[in-house]
Amino acid sequence: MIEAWSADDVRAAEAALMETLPEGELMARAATGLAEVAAARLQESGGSRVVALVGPGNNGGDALYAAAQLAEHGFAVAVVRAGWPVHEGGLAAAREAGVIVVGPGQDEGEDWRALLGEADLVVDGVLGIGGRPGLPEPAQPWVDAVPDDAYVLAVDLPSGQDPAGVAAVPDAVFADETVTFGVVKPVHLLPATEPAVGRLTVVDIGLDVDAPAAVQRVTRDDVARLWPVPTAGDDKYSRGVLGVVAGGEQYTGAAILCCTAAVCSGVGMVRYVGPPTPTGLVRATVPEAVTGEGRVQAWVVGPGLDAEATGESGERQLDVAARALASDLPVLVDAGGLDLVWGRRMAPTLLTPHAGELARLLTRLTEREVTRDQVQAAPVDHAREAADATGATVLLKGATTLVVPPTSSGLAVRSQNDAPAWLATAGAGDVLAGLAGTLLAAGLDPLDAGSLAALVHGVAADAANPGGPVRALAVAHGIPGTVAALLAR
Ligand SMILES: NC(=O)C1=CN([C@@H]2O[C@H](COP(=O)(O)OP(=O)(O)OC[C@H]3O[C@@H](n4cnc5c(N)ncnc54)[C@H](O)[C@@H]3O)[C@@H](O)[C@H]2O)[C@@H](O)CC1
Ligand SMILES: [K+]
Repeated sequence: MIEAWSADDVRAAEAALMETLPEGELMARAATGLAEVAAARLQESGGSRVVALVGPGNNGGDALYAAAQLAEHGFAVAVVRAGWPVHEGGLAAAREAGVIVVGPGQDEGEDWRALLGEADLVVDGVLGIGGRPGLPEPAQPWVDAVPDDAYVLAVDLPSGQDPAGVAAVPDAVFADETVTFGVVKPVHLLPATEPAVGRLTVVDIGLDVDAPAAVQRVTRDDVARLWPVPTAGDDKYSRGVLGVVAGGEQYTGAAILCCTAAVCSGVGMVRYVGPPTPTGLVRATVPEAVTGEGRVQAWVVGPGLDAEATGESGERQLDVAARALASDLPVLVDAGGLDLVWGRRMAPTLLTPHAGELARLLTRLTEREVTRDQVQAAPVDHAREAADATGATVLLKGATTLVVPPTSSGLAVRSQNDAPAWLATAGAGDVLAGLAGTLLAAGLDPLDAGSLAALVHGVAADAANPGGPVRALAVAHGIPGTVAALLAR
């Protein structure tokens, strides 16, 4: 599991660690780690010219000390600063090492724009975890002038991005690599900001954070610990029976994809409930599935479901969906099923909307117009609002998938970015529902079920056709081999 801690918790841990260390030791460790990464990248690319953009806080201090070390190693190093005071010790060390310092009242005559235009590597030390979202005004032209072929190495986080990872800032720094210190922070993992981070390198500075993580990411190495592996004493009932209320006379494919994914994920048994056409198709294509109601351990309600279906069979299906939602069993609610969610469920519940569906759900639940764009600009906040309004865990699908439990649970947000962009294809959500539903039926809680399913779904998509297009059915068929490979790690 990769874990990230909030800026406040990191600061508290840093303060405690600093008490035990000589003055300046922690920053020296950070700067040394940063300079080592910068030197390695320059050696890899054959570059020699470095420009460090230096802000007013300790993030700028890290950049200044690293600039000094790089100059001592023989690289040509310049520092660009604005009128703000900069870290004094760092500035003195940089000057001592022969770094050119450009900015108001500094070596006049040197042109920051010309230096930056020639840079092989740019160290972004404008703002770190003390930054508010958005770049300070003098730094915006610097960032805009960074040449496309320069390697941008961000100190701790790409400056101007939200350290909490909540808000997206499109004109802040987008780095090729970010060197962070001690521990990962939410900015590095959450969807609004992760695209700006680039490659993430963590430098050990001896920091231990004794607080619950704010964000977690399940990795391939966690699968063996979390996946419900059957034992000799298990039978199909003890492994978990999943009821699937999906598909309609219109959307028949969703029923097939969801049931296929469930049987490919190792469910004990699937009981499918739907109108005659999808029922016939499920019988024909998923012979393992049983059709009709019966005892189940969890439900999937909604893939391809028409929440306004009329006619006897449609109404009967909606009646089963309503009873599933009213039951005390775990339920995964997807797509059309989201239109049936009104109040809070007390039993474990996983809602799996994409941004548009979440906007619609929030508009209905809060009687306030919420748009898809608003959800995409602040995904964690909106998923959290839906989780708090319903008591459910909300899995928000996207390039990075968020799994957000209600605030009252005290649990960390999960953020998974395991899927290739090819997975943005019709039917992929139906497969995810069958996969996550299987995990709920096996007894996993919604947070583990959602994040583990997102991971396996992404890995299966990539394995099905590495680097190329993939259809949803191929993802479902790839699940058995993917799970086996992950369990064998
Ligand atoms: N605290 C520690 O012990 C350590 C901190 N380190 C570094 O210190 C950084 C945090 O340093 P600071 O707390 O000084 O914070 P920052 O260096 O992130 O900058 C904070 C300063 O910028 C100003 N500011 C913030 N957002 C702004 C905005 N949008 N526009 C204009 N001005 C803005 C603030 O008022 C403050 O003066 C970390 O990210 C890391 O790089 C490392 O040296 C490791 C040790
Ligand atoms: K930075």
